[in-house]
This record gives sequence, C-alpha cells and structure tokens, in this order.
Amino acid sequence: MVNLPLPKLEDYSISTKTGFLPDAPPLAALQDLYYAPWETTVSNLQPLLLSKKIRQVVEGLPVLSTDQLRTEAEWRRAYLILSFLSHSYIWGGDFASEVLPATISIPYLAVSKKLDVPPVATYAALCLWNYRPIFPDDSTDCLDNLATLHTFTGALDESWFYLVSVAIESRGATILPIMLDAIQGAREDDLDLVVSCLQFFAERLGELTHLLGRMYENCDPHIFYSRIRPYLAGSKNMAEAGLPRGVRYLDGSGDEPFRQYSGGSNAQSSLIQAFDILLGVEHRPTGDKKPDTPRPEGPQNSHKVHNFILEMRDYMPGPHRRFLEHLERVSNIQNYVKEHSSYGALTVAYDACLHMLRGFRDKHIQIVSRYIILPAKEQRGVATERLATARSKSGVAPVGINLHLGYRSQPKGLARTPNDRSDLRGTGGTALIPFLKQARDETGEPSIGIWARRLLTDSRISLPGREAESVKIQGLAGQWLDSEDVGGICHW
Ligand code: HEM
Ligand SMILES: N[C@@H](CC(=O)c1ccccc1NC=O)C(=O)O
Repeated sequence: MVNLPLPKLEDYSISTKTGFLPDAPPLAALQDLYYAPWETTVSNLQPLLLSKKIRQVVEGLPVLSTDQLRTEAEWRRAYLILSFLSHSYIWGGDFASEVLPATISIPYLAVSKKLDVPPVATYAALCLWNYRPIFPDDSTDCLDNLATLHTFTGALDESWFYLVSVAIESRGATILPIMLDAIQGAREDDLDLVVSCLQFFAERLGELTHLLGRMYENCDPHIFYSRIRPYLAGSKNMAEAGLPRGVRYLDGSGDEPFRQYSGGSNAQSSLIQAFDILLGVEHRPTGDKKPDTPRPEGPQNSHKVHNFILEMRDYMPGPHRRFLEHLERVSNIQNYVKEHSSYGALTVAYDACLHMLRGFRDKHIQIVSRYIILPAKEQRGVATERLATARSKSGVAPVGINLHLGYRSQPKGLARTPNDRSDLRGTGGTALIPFLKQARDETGEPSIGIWARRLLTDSRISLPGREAESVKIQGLAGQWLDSEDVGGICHW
C-alpha cells in the first residue's frame, strides 16, 4: 500500500517556527484610511464600554466593504476587530443583545467566509492573531516578550489570560516538525529516531504545563470570572446568560435567522488537538464510557463521532482544521509503539508523552476550579446570604430581588449568579468539570493498553529511578497502577 504523503506545514498556513501563530506578528492596524472607523472604534473599546455608548457607536458605523482588504494579515486584522466589536455590542449593555446590526454583520460574515472561521470571537481572533512581541527581534515563546493588541477590559489580567496561550502556541510550535519526522521515522522503521522525537515531545509538554501554571502570576480569578469572561461568551447554550435563541446577524436580506455559536475556548487550539492526534488519544462525547470491545481495525481516529472536541475544529481557521484532518490520516505512532512493545525505550518515551499531556490537563482542571468553579461558588454564597438577610428583615422572600454584589446591579451574562453547580458552563458550552476530567482520563487510556499491561506481566522492565520489582508488586497487589507508585511515570 502506498503511504499518503505527510502534510507540509506551509501548505496549511502553519509556520515551522511559530506553528499555528502567524509567521510574522499580526498586523497592529489596517493602514488603509478607509477602515479608520473600525480602527478608531476598536481602539476606544474601554471608554465606549464604560460609558455604555458602544451600541450607539457601532450602529452608527458605515457599512464598510471588504474589497479593500488585500493580504491574509489584513483579513485577519479585520476579523479580530469585528470579533471585538461584535462581542462588545452583544455583551456590553444592560441585557445581552439578540441582534447584531448590519454595520457589523455584513463585513463580519464576509471576512469569516474568506478566512473559513465562524463569525464569533474564536481562539484565533483573541489569541492567535492578537499579540505583538515587545522586542521584535526576540522570540515570542517567552511570556516576558509578549503584549496583546486588544482587550475588552483594558485589564492586565485579560492580556495575560490571552498571552499564556500565545506563549504555549509559540513554545509548542517546534513539536510539529519534530513529530512529522517521527511519523516518517516510523514509516522507515527508524526506532531510535522515533524515540528521540518522542523524548523531545515529552520534554516540551512539560514546559507547556509550566507555562500554563503561570496563569496565576497576573490573572486574578475574580477579575477573570466577573469582568473578563462575560465578553468571551458565544451565543450557543447561553439561554441563562440572556440569549435563549442565539443572535440574529442583520444583513438586510430579510433572511436573518437566529444563529448559535460557541464562544472562544482553548479547545479551539489546533496545537493541543494535534498532540492528541499524534499520540492516538481519542475523545468520546461527554458521558460515554470506554467501550469494552476491541476497536475496529483501520487508521487511528477513523470513527468520527459528534463530540465537543471535534466540533471545536469548526472554529479553527480552515487551513488548520484541514491540517488536523490530514494528520489524522497519517498518524501512526501509537500503532508503531504497539507493534514494538518489547522495545522498552520506545514504550517509555511514548508513555512519558501521554503522562505529560495528562499532567497538562490536570493542571488545567485546577485552573478551571480556581477561575470558574470557586468564584461562582463564592457568588452563590453571597447571594444566598443576602436573600436570607432580606427574608429575615421583611419576613417574606423578596420578589424579583436584585442581589447587589458590589456592582451597580446583579452581574449579567456569564458572570450571573448560577443556580447551582450543574448550571455552570464553559464559554464553549460544556459542563466544565465532567467534560475536562473525561478528556484528561482519555489521555491516559492508550498507555493502559500498552505500557501498564507490560508492567504487570514483565518483571524485566526497569523504570528510570525505580526498581522494577516494586512496580511489579504494586500491580500484583491488585490495585491499578497509580502515579505516585510508579515514580510519576504512569499517571492515571
Ligand atoms: C483562566 C484560564 C482558563 C480557563 C478558566 C479555562 C477554562 C476552560 C473551560 C471551561 C473549558 C471547557 C470548554 C468550554 O466549554 O469552554 C476549557 C477547555 C480547554 N482548555 Fe481551557 N481554560 C483556561 C486556560 C487555558 C489555557 C491557557 C490552555 C492552553 C493553551 C487551555 C486549554 C484548554 C483545552 C485544550 C481545552 C479543551 C479540553 C481538552 O482538550 O482537555 N485552557 N478551558
Ligand atoms: N473556555 C474558557 C474560556 C477560554 O478558555 C478562552 C476563551 C477565549 C480565548 C481564549 C481562551 N482560553 C485561554 O486562554 C471559559 O469557559 O472561561
């Protein structure tokens, strides 16, 4: 059988240096004065939001044509501006707006079509195309050399929130060419090459987890939850936040149905999805258990089912989404490791990658607890207390109580007081913790099939820094292997 050629990064708008980030830093402004009304509005976003004039100003914009946009960088810049303006319009009033005026909708639909991304503030708009290096000659893989072009709030916390992702994309970019080499190496049965590529991959993943943990340095969880996050929401699963039907994009055609889009989410990062594909990690719809039956023969990841992570590919720029599809068709590392499972260095290196990726997801769950679950819980506590006080004073439950929480009014949109924990949703619309925990657990699954079974049966395997004997005893004692027990190599 002839092998499908491997994807060439440059064919998919991917840089060998910066990965899914553009090769050169994004345009900071459209030079053509024709677009000055957009540039002026986006550069005045904070005062317009604070003064609640944003809707009036957006409604008064001229309907600009996209004909003057020339380069890819200009189209991306237009997409970024229109994404910031549209979310400011929808979420920047006392109530969410169910319509987007034609001044935004018409160019936004055209730009989205051209770039093959949905007309909503995606991860590409807010992160991939929204940064600049502070010192242009220095690398962007270091958080200390990054600044954002735009934020909704003007808060440092918001800049930092996006920049952590930019730094991760930048630092993770080197993994792509190396792992394409690994795929080629597996085709040519070059064991040593595959091992060294996997080792490189595992080390980089450790660095990315470290970068993720730096979120705490400059992004305060309460500011994130109450001030920033409301602007990130989309129009899908947002009934409680004030958009039961979604949003109508007015374009004067008379055919302007309600549309529903997920909000920005890092699940839209092609880099992280590429990691899963490279390692053969598969994600099921939330709640679906691992099937007991063996998987059907055929290429890895071939049975596509409808689930959130796959759905998020529709929110990636078209070329990046197509790259992932190509990568799926050539991904061979997991099968190669399975076929060479007697080669210890290979299984250890593969398993180390899974372990590191699982560790990344573990840290992410901690972050989500601190940035969403805890602030929401605190807010519920305050709300309940205020309700009780109001009740004890008047003897009855107040009707239509306005629960002041230090704001002028009850927080709105995604920062509203949730009724209970199950009411909490990600900006992508998932039920947060069950979804994220399942994604984490699925990351460890391939290693259970290959590595752990060998640990249980093969006393000759020695783990770095551990006596094989003790690992074997753990297995024979009946409990399934546990991270602490195997010196942190296996973690599930
Ligand atoms: C304060 C920071 C963050 C919060 C509160 C947060 C929250 C969430 C939530 C709620 C989801 C579930 C999907 C949804 O419904 O939106 C999610 C998904 C995801 N997030 Fe984050 N996130 C944060 C930062 C990051 C960063 C910096 C990265 C890495 C670059 C990241 C990577 C992911 C990935 C890959 C997913 C998809 C699920 C998976 O593959 O495990 N997140 N995030
Ligand atoms: N899903 C997250 C939001 C999120 O992760 C995100 C949204 C827009 C742009 C980037 C994002 N992620 C990380 O930096 C949330 O529910 O708050």
